Amino acid sequence: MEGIYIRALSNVSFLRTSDDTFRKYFPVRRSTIPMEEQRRNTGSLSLVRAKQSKSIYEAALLTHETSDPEALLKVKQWEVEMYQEELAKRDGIRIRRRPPTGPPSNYVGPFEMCLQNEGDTPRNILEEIIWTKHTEVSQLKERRPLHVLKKAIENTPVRDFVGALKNSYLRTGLPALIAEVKKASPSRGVLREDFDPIQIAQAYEKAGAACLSVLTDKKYFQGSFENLEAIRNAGIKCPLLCKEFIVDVWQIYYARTKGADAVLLIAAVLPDLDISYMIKICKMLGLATLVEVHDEREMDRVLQIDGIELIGINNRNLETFEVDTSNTKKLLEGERGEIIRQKDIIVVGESGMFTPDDISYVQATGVKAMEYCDIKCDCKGSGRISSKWIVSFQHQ
Ligand SMILES: O=C(O)c1ccccc1NCC(=O)[C@H](O)[C@H](O)COP(=O)(O)O
Repeated sequence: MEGIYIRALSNVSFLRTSDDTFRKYFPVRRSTIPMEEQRRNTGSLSLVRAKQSKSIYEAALLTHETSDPEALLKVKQWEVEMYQEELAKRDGIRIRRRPPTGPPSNYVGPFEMCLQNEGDTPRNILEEIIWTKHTEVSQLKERRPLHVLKKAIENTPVRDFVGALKNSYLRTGLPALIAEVKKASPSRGVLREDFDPIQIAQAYEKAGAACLSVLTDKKYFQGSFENLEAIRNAGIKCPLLCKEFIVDVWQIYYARTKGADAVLLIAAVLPDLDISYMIKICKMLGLATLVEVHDEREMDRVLQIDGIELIGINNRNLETFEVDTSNTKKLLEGERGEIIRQKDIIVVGESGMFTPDDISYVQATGVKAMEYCDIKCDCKGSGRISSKWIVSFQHQ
């Protein structure tokens, strides 16, 4: 057999099936070390796995017979992904970036019996979305490399997302509205069949929205980057948040090429190191970041990261889809609220705010902006949004 081989090292014998890239460049020969011996050396299967992560790459570099820079870059990427998993564990992140998989199907090795299919079902909807996103992004990246995106955004302007929220809050004394352009969601199904993103965006702007949030995920929210781009090119003045599930810096550049002024970073998905790094990239590109948290643990992690300007508190439990606005209150009480005030961070309320009472409730907890999607957004006639409280919001 031709190609590059990973030789049988004591702790190298298995590759994740999902990692097609790695296998493409490094076809694997089976380990000659019996399973029992590996168990004895390492003490447990998870340890076996952890040790393998690093050493497969090291072995690859030690034993490869190529000078192909592309192959080496792919190995490097693979290594970064493995470290991401370790970092995520350290930060207490339960969402896995991709399914844990067993050995390749054509590989007859000692590991297949015990590691294959271990936990290959997503634990919740967010994990499922992230797994899908991981595959989508790997394919998109191949078609539009980063250097092409960088070229496309040279000298293109961005709008001040944070400034727009602050101004609106100061002007109205009410939480600034980030109005969602969203056709569907896993929790609410299809919100509007005759969905016209530009008309909806215009209606929101007329009704007094400070910023817009445009869903770009296709599979779960029926959104698209085309919608984002179309809204940007339709003369809308409100700054735009690209509402996407970001797992890779490439997506940030892509969002910027499509007209985003801000992006969402989800703490339940991204380790602290990724969040810090992505915030820096965003600053460099002129983009704002909305960092979303669900619970105290995520809030505490995010509060020790430098450069955070906006924190979104999501009141939706992604396991049950239930919303509970008291989550916002809980996360803003005591010392956490104090740190947020000291750092002048704007808190954005997300999910579960449907009535004026909901707004008053979250505002009293310290929220200065909120995300809202009006399912009955009536933009055919008056260009006003049907929910009475939003219309009254416009006239405050
Ligand atoms: O809303 C969902 O069903 C959902 C499921 C999985 C991941 C994220 C999800 N929502 C993303 C959002 O941020 C919501 O669009 C946003 O919180 C507004 O929610 P709502 O006003 O309750 O529609």
